[in-house]
Amino acid sequence: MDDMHFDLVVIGFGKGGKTLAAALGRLGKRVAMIEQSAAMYGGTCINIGCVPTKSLVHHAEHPGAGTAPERHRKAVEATRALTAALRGKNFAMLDTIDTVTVITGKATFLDPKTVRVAAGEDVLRVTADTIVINTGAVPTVAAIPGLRESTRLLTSTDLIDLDHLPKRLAILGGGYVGVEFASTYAQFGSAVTVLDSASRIMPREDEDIAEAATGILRGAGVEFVSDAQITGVRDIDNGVEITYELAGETHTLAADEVLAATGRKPATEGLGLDRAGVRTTENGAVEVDEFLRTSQPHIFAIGDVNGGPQFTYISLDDYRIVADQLVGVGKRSTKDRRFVPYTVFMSPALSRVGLTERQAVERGLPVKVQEKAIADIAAMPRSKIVGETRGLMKFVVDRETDLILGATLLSVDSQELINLVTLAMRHDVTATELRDSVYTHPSSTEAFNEVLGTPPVRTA
Ligand SMILES: Cc1cc2nc3c(=O)[nH]c(=O)nc-3n(C[C@H](O)[C@H](O)[C@H](O)COP(=O)(O)OP(=O)(O)OC[C@H]3O[C@@H](n4cnc5c(N)ncnc54)[C@H](O)[C@@H]3O)c2cc1C
Ligand SMILES: NC(=O)c1ccc[n+]([C@@H]2O[C@H](COP(=O)([O-])OP(=O)(O)OC[C@H]3O[C@@H](n4cnc5c(N)ncnc54)[C@H](O)[C@@H]3O)[C@@H](O)[C@H]2O)c1
Repeated sequence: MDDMHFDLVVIGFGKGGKTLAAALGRLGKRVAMIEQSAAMYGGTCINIGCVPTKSLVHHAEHPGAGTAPERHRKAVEATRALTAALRGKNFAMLDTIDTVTVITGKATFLDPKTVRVAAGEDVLRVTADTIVINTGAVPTVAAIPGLRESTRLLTSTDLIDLDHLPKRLAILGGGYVGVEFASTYAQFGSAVTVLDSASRIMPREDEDIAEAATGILRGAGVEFVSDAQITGVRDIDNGVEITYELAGETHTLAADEVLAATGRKPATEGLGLDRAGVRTTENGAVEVDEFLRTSQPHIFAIGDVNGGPQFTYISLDDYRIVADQLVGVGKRSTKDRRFVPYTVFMSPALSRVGLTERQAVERGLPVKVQEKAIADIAAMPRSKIVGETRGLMKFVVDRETDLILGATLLSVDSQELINLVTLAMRHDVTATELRDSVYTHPSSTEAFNEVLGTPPVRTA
C-alpha cells in the first residue's frame, strides 16, 4: 500500500477544519480532508446541529397551513432540502480547490505522522507534516438502565429527521439541546416533558432569567421536572415509560419517544490517539495548549474534540488560531477570547454574554442591574410589529466604571443583539455610550436607548 503524503491532513469536516483546509489549499498547500461519512460533508453544524435545528425552530414559529403532523412533516422536508444543499456546497468548496483532496473514510492514527483511512474494504494510508484533529463530539447517552436498549430512544440527530410528530415527547436533560427541542416540538404540537437531574432548569442563568424563560416555555405547553433522578426506562405498548425519583417518591412518565439530551462528549473513539502519542484530558477531550497544539507539536486539535466550549463559532476561532500558527505570525491564542456570547434558540431566543448578576455580586463588584420586560419597552415597536413581546432585557453594569459586566437578552432578535453587546464589551464601550448610540428604527437594538436609561432595579 503506497502512502499519500500531504502538507496538511485534517481529520473531520468540521467548521474549523474545513475553513483551514480551504485557506491552506488556496495557498497551494497539499491538503487532505478526511471525513468518515458522505452524509456529514460540512460537519455537525450544517447537517445535524445548528442549521437543521434552527430551520425547525423557524418553521415551528411560522406554521403554514395543515394539521400539526402535516406542518411538522413539511418542516422536516424543508430542513432536509436545506441541509442537502449546504452539504453539496461544502463538498464543492473543498473539491474545487486543485490541491485539496476529500477522502471519505474513517481515520485512525497508525503513528504520529501516519493515518489509516478505511471505507469498507478500501483502505489507504496518508502521511502529513501537520495533522489537525477536528472530529467533533457525539451525544452522551446516560447509563440509565434500559435507556440504551429502548427502541424509543432518540438522539438529536434522530429527532431532526423523524418522519412523524411524537404526540408525547420526553426529553432527558434541560440544557441547550433539551430546551431548543422542547420549545420547537411544543410549538409543533407535541406534549413535551423535560426531566433534568439538576436542582433547577437553566442553572447557568440568574434565577429571574431562568424563571422568565421557563415561564415562557410552560406557556407554550412544556412541562419541567427538575431534581429528577431517572432510574429506569422501558418500552411499553405503544411507547416508553420513564421511572424517576423525586423528593423520595417514585414517579413514572409515559411518552412515545425519549430524547437523550444530556450532553455531548469529544469524539475520540477509534482514533488511535495513543499510537499518535496524543494525550487526552480526564474528560476525554484531546489535550491542547493555548495555540491548540496537542502533546505532539505537529498535531493540533480544534472544535468540540478539544473540550469546547461546544459552539461552531469557537471551532471557527480555533481555525484562526491554527492558521496563525501555520501561515501567520503565531500570536493568536485561546487567551485572546474575551467575552464569548451564546444563544439558546427557544422562542424567543435567550442570549447571554459576560457575567450573570449572581457572578458579578459574588465577585464583590459594584453592580447595578438595569432591566425591563420587552412588553414595557416603548422604544421597541419591532416587538409589537412581529408580535413577539415576551421576555426581558437585563444588563449588569459596573457602577463605578460604567462598563458592561454582562447582559442577558430574552427577546426577539436577541441572537443578533448579543453580538453588538459583546463587541461593546470587548472594546470597553460604556453602558452610557451604548445607551446613547444612534440606532435604526424600528429595530430591536433601539431598546438599548431605553433599557440602559432606566433606573437600576437593584444595586450591590
Ligand atoms: C442539535 C445541535 C444543535 C446545535 N446548535 C448550535 C447552535 O445553534 N450554534 C452553535 O454555535 N453550535 C451549535 N451546536 C454545536 C455545534 O454544532 C458544534 O459545536 C460544532 O458543529 C462543532 O464543530 P467541530 O468543528 O468540532 O466538528 P464537527 O462539525 O462536529 O465535525 C466533526 C466531523 O468529524 C467527522 N469524524 C469524526 N470522527 C472521524 C474519524 N475518525 N474519521 C473521519 N471523520 C471523523 C464527523 O463525521 C464530523 O463530520 C449544536 C449541536 C447540536 C448537536
Ligand atoms: N444554541 C447553541 O449554541 C447550541 C444548541 C445545541 C447544542 N449546543 C452545544 O451542544 C452541547 C451539548 O448540548 P446538551 O444540551 O446536550 O448538553 P448540556 O450540557 O447543555 O445540557 C445537559 C443537561 O442534561 C442534564 N443531565 C445530565 N445527566 C442527566 C441525567 N442522567 N438525567 C437527567 N438530566 C441529566 C444536565 O443537568 C444538563 O442540564 C452544548 O454544551 C452546547 O455547547 C449549542
